[in-house]
Amino acid sequence: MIEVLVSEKLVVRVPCAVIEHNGKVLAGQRSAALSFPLQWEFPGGKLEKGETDEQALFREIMEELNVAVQIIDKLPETSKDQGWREIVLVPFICKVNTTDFILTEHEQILWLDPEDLPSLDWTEADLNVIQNYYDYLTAKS
Ligand SMILES: Nc1nc2c([nH]c(=O)n2[C@H]2C[C@H](O)[C@@H](COP(=O)(O)OP(=O)(O)OP(=O)(O)O)O2)c(=O)[nH]1
Repeated sequence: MIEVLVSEKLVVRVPCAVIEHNGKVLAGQRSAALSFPLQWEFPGGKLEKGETDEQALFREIMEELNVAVQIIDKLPETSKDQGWREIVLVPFICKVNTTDFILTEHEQILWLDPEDLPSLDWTEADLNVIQNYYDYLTAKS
């Protein structure tokens, strides 16, 4: 019998927004009804067919928060192997013109000082995003 290794994995690209406003950063709590229930994330979502990262980000934030984001910068992509699939988070530093959000998916949002981000229960993939955000802030200062 010859053993054959078949390697196939779904790669899911997820643009997300690190939204800064007045020195604070926005964290969103995932709905109890979704995967990673009640964990914290940066708003965003999976790329749809034919979209660029930026188009998907804009669409997702409009759907989830009902605001238009403006991209300021990009953080390194971060992958998380979930066994049957790999999540690739594509984080963008963003700003918004208004904070009058209409939440359509999140349980709640919080504005945090950057140093307080680790106090929340983030999805595992986001821990690298937060570290990369700190590196970004350090490089900027
Ligand atoms: N938007 C966003 N998604 C994240 C983050 N961290 C993280 O693991 N994810 C995961 C959760 C989801 O599995 C996927 C984003 O897909 P989605 O926002 O369309 O959510 P979903 O619950 O419908 O996705 P799924 O897990 O059911 O496939 O990426 C993050 O910071 N922001």
